[in-house]
Parts: sequence; C-alpha cells; structure tokens
Amino acid sequence: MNSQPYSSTSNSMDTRYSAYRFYTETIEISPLSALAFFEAGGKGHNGKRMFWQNREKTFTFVGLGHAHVLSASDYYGRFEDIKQQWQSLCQQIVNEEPEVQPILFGGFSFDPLNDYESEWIHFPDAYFVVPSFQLTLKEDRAYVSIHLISTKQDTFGEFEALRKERDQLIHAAQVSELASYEKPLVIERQEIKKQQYMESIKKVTEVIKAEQAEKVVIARAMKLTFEQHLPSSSALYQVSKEQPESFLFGLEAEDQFFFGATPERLVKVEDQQALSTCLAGSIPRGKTVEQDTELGNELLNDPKNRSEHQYVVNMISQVFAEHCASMYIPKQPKLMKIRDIQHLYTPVEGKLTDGSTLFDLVKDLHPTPALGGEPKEEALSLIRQYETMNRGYYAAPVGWIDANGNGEFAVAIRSALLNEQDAFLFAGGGIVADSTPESEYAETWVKFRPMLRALGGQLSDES
Ligand SMILES: C=C(O[C@@H]1C=C(C(=O)O)C=C[C@H]1O)C(=O)O
Ligand SMILES: [Mg+2]
Repeated sequence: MNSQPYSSTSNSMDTRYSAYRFYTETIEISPLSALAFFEAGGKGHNGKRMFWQNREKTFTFVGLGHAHVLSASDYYGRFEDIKQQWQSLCQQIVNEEPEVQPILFGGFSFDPLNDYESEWIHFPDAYFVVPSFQLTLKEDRAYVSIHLISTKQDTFGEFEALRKERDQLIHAAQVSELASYEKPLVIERQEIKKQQYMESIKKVTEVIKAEQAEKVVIARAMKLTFEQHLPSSSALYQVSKEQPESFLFGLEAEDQFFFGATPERLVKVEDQQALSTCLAGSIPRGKTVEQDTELGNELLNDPKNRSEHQYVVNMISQVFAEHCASMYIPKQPKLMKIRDIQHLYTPVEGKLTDGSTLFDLVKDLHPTPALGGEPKEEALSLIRQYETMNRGYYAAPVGWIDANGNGEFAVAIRSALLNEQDAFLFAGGGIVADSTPESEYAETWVKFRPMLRALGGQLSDES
C-alpha cells in the first residue's frame, strides 16, 4: 500500500482510496449493554472486535468485524500516513449520517525502533480498523451503524446481508443472558526479569546524574498463566467492574487481545477544542480517609514527584502552544484519586488552529515524558538500551477518530496483552535523579494492582 506514488506527498490529495466507496447506514435502537454487543460479536467476529468507553462514561463504542484495516509500514511517517488514509477514505463516504459518524479505531506501537523480541505478534506499528458494525452509546442514546467499504459497483446484496446480521446482533445482545463471568483462576504468576529491571533503574539513574537525560520512564512486565483460555469479553468484564473510573479499551488482533483501564488521556478533540492530561507522580491510596489525605498531601509536596510531573507539563504545554490559538493550563497540579493509586494531575485545554488535527497532536505528544522521558529522543534511546522488554502497545496511543476529525486517544497503561492462557501485564515509572530501584519497584506493584485485581493474580497477603 505504501509503495503507491501519492502516499508521501503530504499536501496533495491521497488517492489510494479513489476507487473505493464507503457506504454507511445508522439506526437508533433502545439502549443495550455494550459488553453484551461485544460478546454477541464473538461468534462471527472473534479476533476482530474493539471496545472503548471514556472516563466519564458518556461515550461507549463497540466495533465488530473489519470493514477496512489501515496499516502503515513507514516508521517515521506512520501518524501522518494513517491521518491521510483516513481523510482520503472519508472523502469516499457516499451518504452522510448526521447523528453518528463512522469511527476508525486502533492504536500505534510505543516505539517501532525497539527490536527486542516480543509477544506482540499480531500488533503492527499502526493498526486501525473501520468496523463492519459500530455500536455507539452517547449519553443515553444508542445507535448501530453498518459500514461497507468496497471497490465493487454492485454492493446491494452485501449490504442486505449486513443489515440482516446487524438485526441478529442487536437481538442477541438484547435477549441473551450475559455469560456468567467468573474470575479466571491464575495458576502461575511470574515477574519477568525482575533483577535486570532493578539494575536498569540503577543505571538509568546514573545516566541521569551524568546529565545525559533528565527523566526516563522504565517499565517491566509480569506474566499470568490461567487455568483455562480467558475470553476477551470476560477480561473486559473483570476490568470494567474493578476500575470504573478509567478509560476502558480493548482491541483484538486475531487470537491476541490488548485491553486495559487507563486513567490517562493523551488527547481529545471535539470541534477544534483539544484536551490533554499531564499525569505523573504517584503514591498509594490510604486505608483511612485521614491516611489518604496525608498521602495525597505528601505527594503534592514531594520534590521528586513534582519534578517527574513538571517535565510532562512543560512538554504538553509546548506541543499545545504549537497547535493552539489559545490555551489554558493550571499552575499547580491536583490529585487524581483512583482505586489503587493517586497521581499528580494537570489538565490542559486549548483551541486548535485551523490546520491542526487530532492525529497531529497524537504524533507530537507521543510519548509524553509521562511514558517516555525528557529529552524525548534521548529517553527513547535509553529505553531501548536499558528496558528489558518490548512495550508493544503498552504506554502507546489507543483510541478513535470519526469522519469529522473528532475523537480521543488514551495512553494505554494499566493494561495487559492476553494471549490465550497467558496475560502479560505492564507497569513502569518515571525515573529522575533521586529515584531508587526499591521505591520504583514498589511503585510498579501499585500500578500492577488494577490488572491483578481484575484478573485475579493478586496474592491474598498483598490486598
Ligand atoms: C508508567 C506508568 O504510569 C505513568 C507513570 C507515573 C509515575 O511514574 O508516577 C504516573 C502515571 C503514568 O503517567 C504505568 O502505569 O505503567
Ligand atoms: Mg513515578
């Protein structure tokens, strides 16, 4: 696809989709459970399902089947490539639907230049899907859209078949009982390369003291093995129940499923209004209200955590300044309290200039110093050198964009890759000059907790 002559000319029209037609049809239905719709799609669309719910729970999206898949093989240009392909595809939309726009859902890998051996076999560096069936829940209204993207002249029969299947999916989601989701049984829990992780923190701290970088985020992985294969819908159910105050996301790629419950927004764009989140600096929740407040105050006043946070504020402000006509960013961080952890949190908002789009922001923001470091390129190269794994989509942008250019991307942390009977969990932290291996190791345990709680890998003495 990328060898086509027009793919690299950024300002001219991308003609890769000029032979296609993008048919779409939306109906409004009575509200139903998004998870039930996801599950109903398991029969015909296993390995091709998507799930998204925003933090406020005002917007939920489920995608079933692949009407079209976008990928990009150019490492450096992948954001721009996906942006152009989507714009070009949207120009082929035959009939506009005012209520609900077609959605493109997917994600990017954290770092295409990381060549560490990896479990992420079915997740390319960019993987975006227009689903065949799109469930959209907005506030308390529900819509199902069908999308068909084709070069054929006659698509009448195909579209009719999709309508029939749509009605069956809606029916199944409305009447069939949700499977009874039991907590999976974990038979083995393995901390992957713990010792190397501890050493990498020591080395990276030395590198920072030698002023080769200011902040570098280092992560590690944990592997859970279940007694049985864990279905995607069950994994999603567990995580939605345990982490209500987060973005919920899930993306299937053949027999692998990447999912999570992240508190961190990378960027949202709605009618040229852009929102981002600086989230860095962490401390556990307290057992009592008093202890919780005390810990929160400690975090707000801790120089190490404040410096971790400030790198993120500076970088996101800079990116927003480049893309926005006006912007607002509070001077002091607040606390974001979620079930297992509290973070320093600074929201950022701005009004985009006419030429700037959601994908431009994703490209320039990823990775923020909350997941990469400062300076960006030095941090990425230190991560490649010292981190003992390949992040795949962990800590990377996952989200959606619609045909009007509105959408939202989260930073895919507090996440796991499900691979049949195994799940790989990921957690990291911002290393600065005064980090210690022991305290960073302890911080990763707090960040693993949401997933361990959901998937049942928590040992009883740790809860
Ligand atoms: C790296 C993670 O989280 C990030 C690192 C944080 C920190 O070091 O304090 C806090 C929030 C996230 O931006 C993770 O959850 O794996
Ligand atoms: Mg930290």
